[in-house]
Amino acid sequence: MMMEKRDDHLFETKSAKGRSLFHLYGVSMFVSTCMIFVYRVSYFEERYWVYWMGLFLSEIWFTWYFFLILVIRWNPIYRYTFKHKLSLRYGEDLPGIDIFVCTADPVIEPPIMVMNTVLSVMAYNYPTQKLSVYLSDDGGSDLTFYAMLEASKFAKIWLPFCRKFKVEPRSPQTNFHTPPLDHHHHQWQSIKKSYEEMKHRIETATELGQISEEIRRKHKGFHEWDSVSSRHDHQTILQILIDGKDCEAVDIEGQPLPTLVYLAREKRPQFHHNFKAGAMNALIRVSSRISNGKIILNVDCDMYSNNSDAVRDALCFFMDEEQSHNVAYVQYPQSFCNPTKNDIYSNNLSVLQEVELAGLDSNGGPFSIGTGCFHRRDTLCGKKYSQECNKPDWKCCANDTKIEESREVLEDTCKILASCTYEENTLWGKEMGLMYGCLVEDIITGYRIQCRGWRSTHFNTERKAFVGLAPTTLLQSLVQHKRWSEGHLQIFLSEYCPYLYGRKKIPLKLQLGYSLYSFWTVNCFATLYYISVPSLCLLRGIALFPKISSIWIVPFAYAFFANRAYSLGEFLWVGGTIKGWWHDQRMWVFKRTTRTTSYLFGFTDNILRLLGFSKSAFVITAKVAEEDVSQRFEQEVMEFGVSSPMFTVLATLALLNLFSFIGGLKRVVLDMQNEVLDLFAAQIILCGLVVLINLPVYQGLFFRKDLGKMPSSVTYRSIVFALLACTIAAY
Ligand SMILES: O=c1ccn([C@@H]2O[C@H](COP(=O)(O)OP(=O)(O)O[C@H]3O[C@H](CO)[C@@H](O)[C@H](O)[C@H]3O)[C@@H](O)[C@H]2O)c(=O)[nH]1
Ligand SMILES: [Mn+2]
Repeated sequence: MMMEKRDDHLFETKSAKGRSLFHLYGVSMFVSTCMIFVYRVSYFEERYWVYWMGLFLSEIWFTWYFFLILVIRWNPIYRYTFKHKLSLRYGEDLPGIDIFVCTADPVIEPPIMVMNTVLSVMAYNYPTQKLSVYLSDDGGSDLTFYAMLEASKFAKIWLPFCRKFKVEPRSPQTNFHTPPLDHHHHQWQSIKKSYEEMKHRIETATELGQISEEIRRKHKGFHEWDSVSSRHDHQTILQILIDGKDCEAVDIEGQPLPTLVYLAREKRPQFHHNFKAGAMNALIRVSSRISNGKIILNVDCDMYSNNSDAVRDALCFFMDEEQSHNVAYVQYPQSFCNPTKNDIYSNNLSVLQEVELAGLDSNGGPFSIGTGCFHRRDTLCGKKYSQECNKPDWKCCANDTKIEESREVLEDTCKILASCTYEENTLWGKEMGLMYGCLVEDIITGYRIQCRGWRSTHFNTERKAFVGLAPTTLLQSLVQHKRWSEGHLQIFLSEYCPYLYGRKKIPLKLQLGYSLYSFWTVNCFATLYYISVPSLCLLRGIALFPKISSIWIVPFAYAFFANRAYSLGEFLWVGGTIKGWWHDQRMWVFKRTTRTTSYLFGFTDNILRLLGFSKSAFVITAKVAEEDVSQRFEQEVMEFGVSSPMFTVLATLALLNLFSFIGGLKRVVLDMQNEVLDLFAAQIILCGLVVLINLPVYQGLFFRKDLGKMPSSVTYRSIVFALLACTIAAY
């Protein structure tokens, strides 16, 4: 009986293997850190108590942080779906899916890219009458609208082609990159040709920056732009480009097309638009009127669907009779197609996504990280979990509202839902939809859903479900990370702090998991201390670590090297390279040390924000780069180029360590009794490693001639700062 039941499931869960080895490693790390504490207390150097206390506090901090890392990794789980059973059981009786694609700027998010994303999700292997795709354009651009119009036409040949030959991936641009298998070569050629022509039309318009009269005449929708004064000040623009209920909306084979809607919500200077969260909430309301799909999928405009079965896979988690009752959202990892082999800016985040999210899954459910997340509509709108009403009627038709309105009337009624004033005095942004006021709107929204009693699921497939673009310069990478870590800190400092608000609502393990990311920021102080003070003390001749001949060096060495070895192993396990790991270590240092600059500003920012004086801003990540910039990116040459306080900090620290390292070596050479080496070996090694990891910074400062080198203003400033610090330290 039991066996039979299990056979029925639409998905299964497996624990990761080899956990006992990991647990052993965890315990051994704890033993060694305890010994470090014993050493710090019993050999406390009173003369230099300031330096010692600092190090001691940093070490305590690292241990706490390591504990959180252990909690997250204790028992990762992995999910497997049986989607053939889904088809067997439900046939075509599947819920409606509303797919939300967000874009915000036609310049940094080119319309052609947005169009590819939209086409890739329109082409899901799913009953087309039950698919609706909504594009939210915060850029309010007729260029993007034009691209959607073209997409609605191209879909008529693209969808049948995908269906017939089961092509993957279904983003035309990527698909046409690789030559096809023989059997559909001819058709491929002809479709590719029409794609290229369309691409040319869109790109010409984009370059011109405006839509020609000839095109404008083709669709009434362009008239909406007659009254648009700027992207920050316009009425709601809403056009149903394909109405799935219209029986004339069919592809060249006569099959129905998915609904396609273009929306630019109303923007007025006096109303705050709440960035992506605001866009998503407008979409939730508009879509509820048009298609009202029970499942909502969000994708960023740069994340095309790479696996046409992703919807069916996700449904396995929502539609299992026994295990699905409390699943609110299913999160796929975000994969990226542009990082180079050794991922110089460590953008892949594979460890975070494949190890940590899987670990969080067993602790109560992974975060919602925005793009690639399938939500149950009602949980996204604030529904609480309860035992009784936990079995939704999935079989019920998708468009159960069945509004018999003409397209025009429907468009007009929906416009009100996307107006600036609609949300006034409502719970939108507070209890309903995505939450406002947080830089990581997706994380806090998912967290609030979990606090209402729901859980979530992490799911990863061999063939990546979503593939997007990662930042291509150092500064962008750092700025993106800044947004994320500030967002996480914001949650921690807000009334929703996981330790307080989350108590009794989510498991302790999950509270700790959330806090790990909030502490990214606090980490920067300990890291900064650890990579600057021991080096300066080396210059001055103050030993802060045990002698290399002493037994006490063992726990230090073990804690450091075992930890790094583990991180290397994990990195390789998720498919990274050794060089990639080295780059990851560098970015780890860079992210943490540059955080301090933003914290000199950012911390005050956060305080001001808490007091209500300033609003946080969402800095959109660029998706296109200049020719020479992308060339250097391909060659894995680090990009500095612009003058930023972040770079000044990086360069100052790099130089400071270089000077200290040289100073330390000088000491060793001048010393006849070999005592210095014994005393300072640990500090010299630490300092040497920092120098090693900073090699690209020295190159950028002194040896490069290209435009991506460190600007001279940064060079001068950092030399002055580093010399100043070293002089103070030495005398
Ligand atoms: O006012 C805005 C700003 C942004 N976006 C869209 O939000 C998405 C994410 O923006 P991006 O600049 O690409 O940020 P990333 O750091 O790459 O995004 C990650 O981090 C965000 C939270 O910080 C999440 O919302 C995303 O899903 C997640 O992929 C893009 O599609 C934008 O078009 C809007 O719709 N309106
Ligand atoms: Mn992005």
